[in-house]
Amino acid sequence: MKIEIRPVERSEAVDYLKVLPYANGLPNWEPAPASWHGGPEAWPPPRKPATKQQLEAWADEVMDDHFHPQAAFVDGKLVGGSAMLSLAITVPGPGAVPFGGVTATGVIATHRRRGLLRGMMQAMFDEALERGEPLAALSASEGGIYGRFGFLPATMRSRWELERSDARFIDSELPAGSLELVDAAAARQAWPQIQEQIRQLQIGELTPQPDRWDGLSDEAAGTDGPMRYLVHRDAAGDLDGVANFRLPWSPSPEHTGTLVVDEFQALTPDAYRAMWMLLADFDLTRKIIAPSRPTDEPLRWMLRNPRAMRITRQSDNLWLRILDLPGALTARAYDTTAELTFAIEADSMCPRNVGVWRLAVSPEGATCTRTAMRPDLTMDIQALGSLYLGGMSAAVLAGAGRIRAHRPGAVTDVARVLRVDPEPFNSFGF
Ligand SMILES: CC(=O)SCCNC(=O)CCNC(=O)[C@H](O)C(C)(C)COP(=O)(O)OP(=O)(O)OC[C@H]1O[C@@H](n2cnc3c(N)ncnc32)[C@H](O)[C@@H]1OP(=O)(O)O
Repeated sequence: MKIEIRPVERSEAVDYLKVLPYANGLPNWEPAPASWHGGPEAWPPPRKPATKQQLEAWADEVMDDHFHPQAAFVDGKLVGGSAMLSLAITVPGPGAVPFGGVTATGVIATHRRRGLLRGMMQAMFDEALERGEPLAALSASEGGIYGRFGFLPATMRSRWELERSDARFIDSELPAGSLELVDAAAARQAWPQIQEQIRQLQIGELTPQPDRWDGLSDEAAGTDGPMRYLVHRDAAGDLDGVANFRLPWSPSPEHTGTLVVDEFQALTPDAYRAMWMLLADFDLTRKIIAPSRPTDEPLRWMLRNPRAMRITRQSDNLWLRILDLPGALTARAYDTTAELTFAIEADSMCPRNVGVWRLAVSPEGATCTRTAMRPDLTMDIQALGSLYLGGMSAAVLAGAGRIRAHRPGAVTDVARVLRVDPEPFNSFGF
C-alpha cells in the first residue's frame, strides 16, 4: 500500500470534493444553527448530494489563492482531503494575526484511523509556517479528534432563551438613536460596514470572506420564515448596529411565537440596548432564542431578573493551535509589564516550539526568546493555544493538570499577563 500526501491539483479537485461529507449530502457540521435553535427543523437537515455542475464550480473555488487543499492518496486513489484557508484573527492589541483555518476535512470510511488526517495536518502546518502564519484554528466536528494535533478551544459560545414575559429591563428608557427594519439589500450594505468595525474591536473575531453576506435574502427558506433585518443608527444618524432574525413557522404550537436572532452586532452600548429591547419584546412572540452568542452576554445584566436568560447550550467555538510560539506571542499586545518563563516539553508536529521560553511583555511590546533559566511553569502546547487570545482561565487549565506551576503565584501571573475582558468571541466560522 503506497501512501502519498500532497497538495491537490485542479484536475484532482472534484475527487477531493467527493471525499468531503457535504459533497455527498451528509451533515458535516455538528452545531449547525438549526439544531441549536431547537425549532421544528429536522436534524440532520435534508441535503442533496452535489450535482456535477456544483462540483465543478466548487472545484474552481478550491483552487483560489487563499485556499490550500491537501489530499491523501492510497495506491494512486484520492481517499482523503483537508484544507487550510488563509485568514486573520483579531488578537489583543488590537491587531490581526494571519492564521491557517483548517476546514473541508474528510477521509473515506474505508481508510480511516490509519494516520491519513495526521499526515495532511502535518503538511498543512508546515505550509502555514512557510506562509508566515503562526497559528492554526478550526471548528471541530467532534471534540475528541483535534486535541492530539495540538488544538484546544480558545473561544466559547452559548445558546440562550428568554421568555418575552420575563424581558423586563432595569432601565426601560430607550437610548437616543433610531431603529429601522430594512430589506436584505440594505442589510447586505450594512453588514460589511459594521463587521469591519467590530472586527477591529472584538478579540477573536475573524476576517470575513468577501461574499459572506451575498446570500441574505427576503425570501422564506423552508419553515425558517424569511430573514428580517434590523439596523440601529446613533443620534447623528450613523449606522452602529445590525441584526438578522427570523420568526419560524411551524404547525406545532410550541414552536410558534419564537423569535430567533441569528446574528447581532452593536458598536455601542446604546445600540446594543436599543436593539435587544426591541427584539426581546416583539409583539405576537412568546420566546426569544439566540443560538450562537458570547458567553458573557451583557443582556443578562439589563434584565430585572438576570436568571430569566437561560443558557440552554454551551460549546467550544474556535480551537486554536500555536504553530510558531515566539511568532504568535510577540504578535499580540499586553497591557501589563511582566516576565514569565515557561517550558513546553513536547510538540512532535511543531518541534521548534519545544524548550524553555522567556516572555517579557510591556505595553510597548513583547519579546519571546529561549532561555536557560528555570521555568516558572510547564504547560502543554494545547494550553498555550487556549490561553493565547485571553479567554481561558489559567487556573482552570492548572486544575486540569495542563499547567504545572514551579513557584507559588506562577499561574496567577500567567492570567495577569494573558487574560482579556470581554471574552474573545468569533461570530462566525469557516
Ligand atoms: C475541521 C473540520 O473540518 S471538522 C470536519 C471533520 N470531518 C469529519 O468529521 C468527517 C467524518 N470523519 C472523517 O472523515 C475522519 O474520521 C477524520 C477526517 C475526522 C479523521 O481522519 P483519519 O484519517 O481517520 O484520522 P487519523 O487516522 O489521522 O487519526 C489520527 C488520530 O485521531 C483519531 N481519530 C480520528 N478520528 C476520530 C474520531 N472521529 N473520534 C476520535 N478519534 C479520532 C485516530 O484514532 C488517531 O488516533 P491516534 O493518533 O491516537 O492513533
